[in-house]
Amino acid sequence: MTYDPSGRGATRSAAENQIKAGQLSTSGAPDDRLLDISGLTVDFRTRRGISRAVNDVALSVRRGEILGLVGESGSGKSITALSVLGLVPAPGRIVAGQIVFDRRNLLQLPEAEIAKLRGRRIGYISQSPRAALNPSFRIREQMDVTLRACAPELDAAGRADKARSLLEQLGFADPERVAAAFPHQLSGGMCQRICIAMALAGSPDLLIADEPTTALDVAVQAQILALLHELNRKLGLAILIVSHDLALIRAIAHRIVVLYGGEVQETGDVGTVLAAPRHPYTGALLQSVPDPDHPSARLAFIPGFPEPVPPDADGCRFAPRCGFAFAPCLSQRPILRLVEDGVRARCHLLDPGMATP
Ligand SMILES: Nc1ncnc2c1ncn2[C@@H]1O[C@H](COP(=O)(O)OP(=O)(O)OP(=O)(O)O)[C@@H](O)[C@H]1O
Repeated sequence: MTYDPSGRGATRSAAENQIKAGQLSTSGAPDDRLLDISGLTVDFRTRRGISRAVNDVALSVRRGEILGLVGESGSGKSITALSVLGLVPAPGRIVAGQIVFDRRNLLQLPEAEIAKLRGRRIGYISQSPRAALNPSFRIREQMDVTLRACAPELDAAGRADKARSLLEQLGFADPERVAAAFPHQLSGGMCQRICIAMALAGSPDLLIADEPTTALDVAVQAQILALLHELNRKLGLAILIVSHDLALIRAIAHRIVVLYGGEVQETGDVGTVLAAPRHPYTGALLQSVPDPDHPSARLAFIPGFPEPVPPDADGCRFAPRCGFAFAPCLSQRPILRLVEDGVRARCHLLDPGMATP
């Protein structure tokens, strides 16, 4: 595919149309936003100075939708997700922005309040289910600890019932056997399903899934994705899914946010964005994954590597690696402009007032 900033040249692929079928309509009404991040900026103080991991990020997750956050390694996906959970690792620090969850700015809440929201209203699963589980305790004991925190109203018998029903909900035919097992007696996919069960223990409104299938083999990856999709459909669970894998995001998400250099480069309905990417970075990412409609087509790669970004960097973050860059790209930061119905992209090529080469 060639890059077409007009967005008119490409048609939606058959696969993307299939993906669209049966998905929720994302009306975009402002009050259906469950999570609304704006101006989020996160710095890391390192020996080589301050590096900006996340710069002025704005995104929202609507009730009942799956939002895919995609980008190469180091683009700021995990730090954005961890910011929502109040878990940015030291020496990282949120230096600006708002994270509004269900109308409350999390950045103004005391730590104890955020800890209460974590697990109860916002569930989290990571890319390493084995590391998330304690190898020394049976699943039953670990689920009990989670339920004590997330559902303090339940007594011991109630917690055991709830654990059993969560395991059944996650597709375990024999929940008693699984509950009695240690993590090492279970497969990676089973461990991830248990982590999802634990993340659902407090009946959260939002699930944050950070690379949930990276550590799993391909068949199990599909199983976990199908499970997340079903939880979204049946429970109306909103999901913020983080992945470097555009094919995965295309398969599951309703809307997409493409991050590069800690900044949102393009965002919109997943089918619209991927059918006709407006930002050269989205186009390049798309060319580096297999096209389900043309599986034998040659894959491209993006030359170079993302560089650490100082806080006062000018210009477009992607310019040093962009085949379409021209002079202003190196000196002026493009704005995230509305380019068509619900699609925004941050690129000087889309600025009608900018003299292109
Ligand atoms: N502990 C740390 N110390 C210093 N800088 C960090 C640290 N953690 C993250 N960063 C910075 O934040 C940037 C974004 O990291 P982040 O983990 O969010 O990337 P990512 O897109 O999730 O990539 P990956 O998929 O590899 O985790 C990194 O490029 C790095 O510059």
